[in-house]
Amino acid sequence: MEHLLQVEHVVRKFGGLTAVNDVSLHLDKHELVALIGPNGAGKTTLFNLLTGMVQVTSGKIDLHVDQQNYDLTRKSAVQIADLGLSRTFQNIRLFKNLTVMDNVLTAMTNEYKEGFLTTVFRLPSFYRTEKEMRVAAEKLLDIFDLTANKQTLAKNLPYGTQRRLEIVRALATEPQILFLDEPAAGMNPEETADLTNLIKHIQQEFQITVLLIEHDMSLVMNLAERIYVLDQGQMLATGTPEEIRSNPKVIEAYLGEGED
Ligand SMILES: Nc1ncnc2c1ncn2[C@@H]1O[C@H](COP(=O)(O)OP(=O)(O)OP(=O)(O)O)[C@@H](O)[C@H]1O
Repeated sequence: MEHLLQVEHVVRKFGGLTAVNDVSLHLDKHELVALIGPNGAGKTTLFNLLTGMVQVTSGKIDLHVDQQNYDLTRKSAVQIADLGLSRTFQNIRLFKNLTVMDNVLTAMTNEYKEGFLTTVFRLPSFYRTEKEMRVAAEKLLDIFDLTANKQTLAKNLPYGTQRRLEIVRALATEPQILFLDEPAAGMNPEETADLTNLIKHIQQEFQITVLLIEHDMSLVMNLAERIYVLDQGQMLATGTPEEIRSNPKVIEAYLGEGED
């Protein structure tokens, strides 16, 4: 079976530094997969490669949808976003002086698209009017418990809430694959637990594929179906949370002694 996303022997060099070194991985439809590794392992660079923000030095990235194959290494970030790959960033990128609602509306497209918002919420198959876009935005804000904040300027939201809004913006593009770069960074344990449930919920409700980078091991172990471990640009291990937890190479390189 062809994978939804297939990454083969990808290399990215920055001058003399090989940030991503011969990395292969795949994502299947509706999977929830984590990418972990120590600081500087190459995780964000890999996300940048997958979303077209950085070009590969060598290797291949293919997307298979609707019996079609798309070579992503030849596509721009905008083309890749149009193919349904959406992401959040380690450093929050919101329109700080726009309201929560306007942040979501600006992420939506009013082009013809039968995405999950239209199917799950039984909305029209494309948004002909701003009113229809607002209805879809309101449903998303409701799921993320942001309804009370919809007229709040993004800059006035608490940090954890800004992170949730970032995910709503990424979802508003109705992606097939959602890349989350450290979604729980800076959150307290309670916010992290809520976020864990939320990510699981949206992945199931919208039937999307999620790849997330995360340092919070409770979130990773509770959420991921499979885990990839990067170390110094190379793929160190891959497996289920149980397999990764007990992998001696991973324990040595990353988890460290004392990790339960
Ligand atoms: N644009 C760039 N130019 C030069 N070096 C870069 C660039 N982007 C990343 N690097 C280097 O590539 C390596 C991998 O960095 P990357 O940010 O991908 O790691 P990471 O696993 O995401 O780390 P962290 O967990 O700290 O975010 C680092 O040594 C980094 O300094």
